[in-house]
Amino acid sequence: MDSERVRPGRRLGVMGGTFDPIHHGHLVAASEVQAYFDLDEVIFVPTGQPWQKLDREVSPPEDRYLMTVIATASNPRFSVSRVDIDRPGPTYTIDTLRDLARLYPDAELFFITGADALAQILTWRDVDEMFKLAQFVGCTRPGYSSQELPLDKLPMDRITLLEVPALAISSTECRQRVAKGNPTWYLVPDGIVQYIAKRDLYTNH
Ligand SMILES: Nc1ncnc2c1ncn2[C@@H]1O[C@H](COP(=O)(O)OP(=O)(O)OP(=O)(O)O)[C@@H](O)[C@H]1O
Ligand SMILES: O=C(O)c1ccc[n+]([C@@H]2O[C@H](COP(=O)([O-])O)[C@@H](O)[C@H]2O)c1
Repeated sequence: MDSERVRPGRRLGVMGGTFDPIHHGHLVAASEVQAYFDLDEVIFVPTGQPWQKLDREVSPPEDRYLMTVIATASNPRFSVSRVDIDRPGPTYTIDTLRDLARLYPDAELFFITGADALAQILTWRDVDEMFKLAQFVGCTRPGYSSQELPLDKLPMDRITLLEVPALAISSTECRQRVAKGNPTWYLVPDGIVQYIAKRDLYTNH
């Protein structure tokens, strides 16, 4: 489970996200990128404090971390890192990549995003340095056209756009469904439905 056991010199995917909750859209995107780039492992990295989501209530990091562990446990090529939740202050991908580059000095890093996140990437901290530390993969996502990407401003030699099976699922919709008493079965893994109920998450959204 612990990504810190991964040997160096490997091709590592990095799937960053708030994962509040993790859903099948995240898992399918990570699995597709793993296969396409023949990655040894995809490390899921739940955010500590997602600074661009401060306008909403975000579940405690430990809940989001545990849900990520539960959802990825059955895939031997998936693991979860605590680097972002253990770092105090707002979460910046530049810090995530620096930490992982320190932990795995010989690894080649592939940071995985959806098309919506990629469209905003120029607002992230230290983007020039970030693109030096990892290649980026922008996965297609229903509702977000790659034509909205600022292609002329992005370093496309460091970015691959990848078409993945279209799953119109968002964490927002999952939270809203729980709040309204609607099911989330099959949008999220079974263990996540159970974790949400056990911890009484999202009932007041
Ligand atoms: N259905 C999906 N298909 C492809 N990529 C996705 C999908 N859902 C999320 N992603 C990507 O996964 C990463 C983490 O997403 P995040 O945890 O913010 O989930 P979200 O569903 O976008 O959450 P929210 O609805 O709360 O904003 C982002 O790069 C996002 O673009
Ligand atoms: O580095 C930044 O400034 C930055 C700004 C917004 C999002 N990110 C990262 O993008 C990933 C997806 O974030 P989110 O908020 O869409 O769940 C996650 O790893 C975040 O840390 C990073």
